[in-house]
Amino acid sequence: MNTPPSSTRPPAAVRLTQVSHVYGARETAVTALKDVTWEFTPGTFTAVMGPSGSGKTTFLQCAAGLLEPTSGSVSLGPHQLNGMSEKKLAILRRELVGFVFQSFNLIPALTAAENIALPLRLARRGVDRAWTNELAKRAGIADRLDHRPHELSGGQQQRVAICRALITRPQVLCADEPTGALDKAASRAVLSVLREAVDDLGQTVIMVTHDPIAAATADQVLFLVDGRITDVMDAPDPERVAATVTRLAGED
Ligand SMILES: Nc1ncnc2c1ncn2[C@@H]1O[C@H](COP(=O)(O)OP(=O)(O)OP(=O)(O)O)[C@@H](O)[C@H]1O
Repeated sequence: MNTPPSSTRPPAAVRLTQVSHVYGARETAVTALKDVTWEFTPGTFTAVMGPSGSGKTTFLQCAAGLLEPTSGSVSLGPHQLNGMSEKKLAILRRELVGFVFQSFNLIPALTAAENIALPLRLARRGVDRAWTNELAKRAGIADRLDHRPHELSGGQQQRVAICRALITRPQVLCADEPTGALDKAASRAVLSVLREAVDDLGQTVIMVTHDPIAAATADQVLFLVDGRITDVMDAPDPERVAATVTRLAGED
């Protein structure tokens, strides 16, 4: 198959070009990302792995427009983020990016349905009950919509958080260790919701994880070491991922 010229190809869901990020200055400066270039194809699931401190969260936050790189550029779909005002960036993020964190970050006083609808309310958009129900059904929490977070298991709370992240139909869903606080069975359920978001809804997912089994749910795994992408694995399986993690930890 011929690759169409770049001008006619659909834009990447997210593109990072020669992105570097330095925290602090002078003697306390830490270079967390070093000249990273990567393109996330729409409708794909990418896992990001690497030793502790290798820059995974920094990479994810730059890709999500949460953190402005020290140098290089980031675009979300056709939107170039460099030089954008904080106000415009906040609106763009709200519309184009969904977030899921290790700690579920649900509002305790709101029901699951109200938590899921929150991004629409914040954007002053109407609550889309049909889409809420559809997402909840897919996530296996349709019968929990009237429950508050403390009445739900950790895995159910994370699935509510994923529905909340998807409610605005974002360009990209960024997940930072979404299964980090969950046991095996709950992790599996959360990962299958993310997988189906890609396969059935065409969602683009970027997920930071330490877990080779979680990473193997993705289409592709990026390995970061010391702020650089050193390895890329397509069609990952847990054994190969674990072997690469072990090798990179030895080299680090
Ligand atoms: N706000 C900050 N200020 C200063 N240094 C930071 C800050 N955030 C991260 N760093 C440093 O940047 C480097 C990359 O951090 P980052 O959190 O991106 O790594 P990570 O691979 O996600 O780590 P982990 O797996 O431990 O969560 C580390 O050396 C870290 O100490």
